[in-house]
Amino acid sequence: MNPVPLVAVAGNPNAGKSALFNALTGARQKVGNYPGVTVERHVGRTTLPDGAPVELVDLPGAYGLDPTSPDEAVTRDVLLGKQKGERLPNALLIVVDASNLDNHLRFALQLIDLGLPTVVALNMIDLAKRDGLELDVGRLEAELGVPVVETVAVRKRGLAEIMAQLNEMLIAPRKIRAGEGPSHDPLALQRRAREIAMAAIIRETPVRRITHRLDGLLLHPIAGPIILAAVLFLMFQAVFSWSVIPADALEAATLSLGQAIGDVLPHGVFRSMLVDGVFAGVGAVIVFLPQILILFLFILVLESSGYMVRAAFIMDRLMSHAGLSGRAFIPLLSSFACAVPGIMATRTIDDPKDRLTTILVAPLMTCSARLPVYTLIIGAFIPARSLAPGIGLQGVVMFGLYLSGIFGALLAAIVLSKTAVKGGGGAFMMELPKYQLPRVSDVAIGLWQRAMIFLKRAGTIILSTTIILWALASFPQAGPGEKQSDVSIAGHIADGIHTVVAPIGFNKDISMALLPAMAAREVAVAAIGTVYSLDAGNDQGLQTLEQRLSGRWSLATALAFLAWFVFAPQCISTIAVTRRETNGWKWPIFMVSYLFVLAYIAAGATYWTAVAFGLG
Ligand SMILES: Nc1nc2c(ncn2[C@@H]2O[C@H](COP(=O)(O)OP(=O)(O)OP(=O)(O)O)[C@@H](O)[C@H]2O)c(=O)[nH]1
Ligand SMILES: [Mg+2]
Repeated sequence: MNPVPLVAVAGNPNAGKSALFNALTGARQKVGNYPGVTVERHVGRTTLPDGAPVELVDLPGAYGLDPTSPDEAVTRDVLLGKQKGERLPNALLIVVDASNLDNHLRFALQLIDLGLPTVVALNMIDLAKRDGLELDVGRLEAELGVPVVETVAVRKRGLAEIMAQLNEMLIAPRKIRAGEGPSHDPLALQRRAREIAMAAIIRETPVRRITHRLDGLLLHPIAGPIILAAVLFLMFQAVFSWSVIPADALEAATLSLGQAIGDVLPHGVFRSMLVDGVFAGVGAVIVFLPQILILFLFILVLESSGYMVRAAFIMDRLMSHAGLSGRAFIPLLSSFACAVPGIMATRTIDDPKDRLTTILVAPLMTCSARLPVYTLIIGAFIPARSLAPGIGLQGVVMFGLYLSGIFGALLAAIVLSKTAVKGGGGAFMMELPKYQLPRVSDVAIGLWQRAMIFLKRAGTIILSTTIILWALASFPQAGPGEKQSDVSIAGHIADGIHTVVAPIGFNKDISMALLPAMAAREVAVAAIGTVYSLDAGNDQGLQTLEQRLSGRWSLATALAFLAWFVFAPQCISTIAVTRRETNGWKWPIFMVSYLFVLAYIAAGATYWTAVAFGLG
């Protein structure tokens, strides 16, 4: 006797699969208005219109045939007949959300290409109609090559027609459609899904139409990446050009406040600590608040407008070539703020190897702590020349530094996934949210939080490290004719470090800044500020750190210092969080070593290239 035919109910999360399954079989599977309600397969029985029994299996929702989580793996295994003790389904019932066609058709297209007899349930048609969306079912059938039935699972509408279609398929001799099998290219699937969705839409509301038009452009395989690059480019231009007025004002204010306090206090240790440590050191970091806020203004607006997820989509292909999972995008993106939350966000990556690779390359994304270092050096050494209307040289250099970090991370990921961390990989799919105008209050709250995080760092870790450095750099005190930075304890430590970094063009000032900058990268700026202030004594008057720097370093040294900061793992918190997330010292030690080696090579190569071009 033939076994009872099996029909698999599959589709994206939250499409209404369980609701339809319940309606068809009389079962009571849990339904809920969020993705991921069903996490196991469930089997139910019903009878076909001709009276023969049929079995339905309700599957967990998935975004594609390349599973990114265990429940999606169940779905794939059942559909490909790989599930133990389970036969290959005889037919598929694909459930799609009618008002979310272009997202849901991606997976549907993959499913149809499996070649099994298939019916598509165009579900939630009630909600689509309510929203003013009208679909051409005939056109959809023609494009997909399988029957399409409008359903409202919760009102039990369309059920009879679904059963009739299934009946016809199951009694006819099973025809396997020829095809080259399901596509695994998310961008190609997305494009095809959008084309079909657009063709099937007869009428829709303006908001839906705008979203479609925008996606057609922003996710375009060629225009999309160009637009993404342009957006990022603009972001770094803005960091420099928009910050001029507030940054200058803040700088003038800290300088004159430090000067005023220095004037009223009697000479001595306490005055030096305030003037040289707190004002020249921590003050030098705080003046970068405007730049940091401008950077986050862009990130917050891009996130809340719905563009960030699209950016993830564009980057996914690039990242999968580098052996990274698309899910790595969000952790890597958060690493632009700080690698610590970025590394914690890797918990959403299921594959342990993908996750490890992502953790190991996260410190290469340019975190906001590097911004003060970059801005200071660029401001001091790169002329504020305009390359073209609206395009400044300083912004271009900054963009280049960020790009170096990104490409460094991709390269490191390629090498790691072929050597130290073999394996991993796999495409990802996710729901594309609606475009919306960012809410001013959301952005304001986000900016306020970033400002507080930055000021808190300045008031705690940067302040304390700077004061320790100030103490080490102040004693013993220099006699007449001696330079403070030569005789102090910090000076002697710096001499030791200098022997190691002299070959890559670093001077003694940099050597002195490297060690305290392990606490937080910005401390490099604070340390240089303090050391110069101590050396200058009282005779130089009001001078910004930028002015002090540009007279003392060669351009080659400055560029080498920038290259160093692109790669160097100068951050204890990152090392600590890596230890915690990888449960041991092996990977953090590996990470620190490879990054220091990279930093050394990059700085050295930069220095010697610059010297060869006569910039020494
Ligand atoms: N208005 C309307 N709501 C529906 C329809 N079908 C399902 N729903 C609702 O949509 C939500 C999701 O339904 P589920 O059946 O849980 O979705 P699912 O596809 O099984 O989701 P996962 O198990 O997470 O993959 C529930 O709140 C349902 O009540 C429909 O045709 N019309
Ligand atoms: Mg379900």
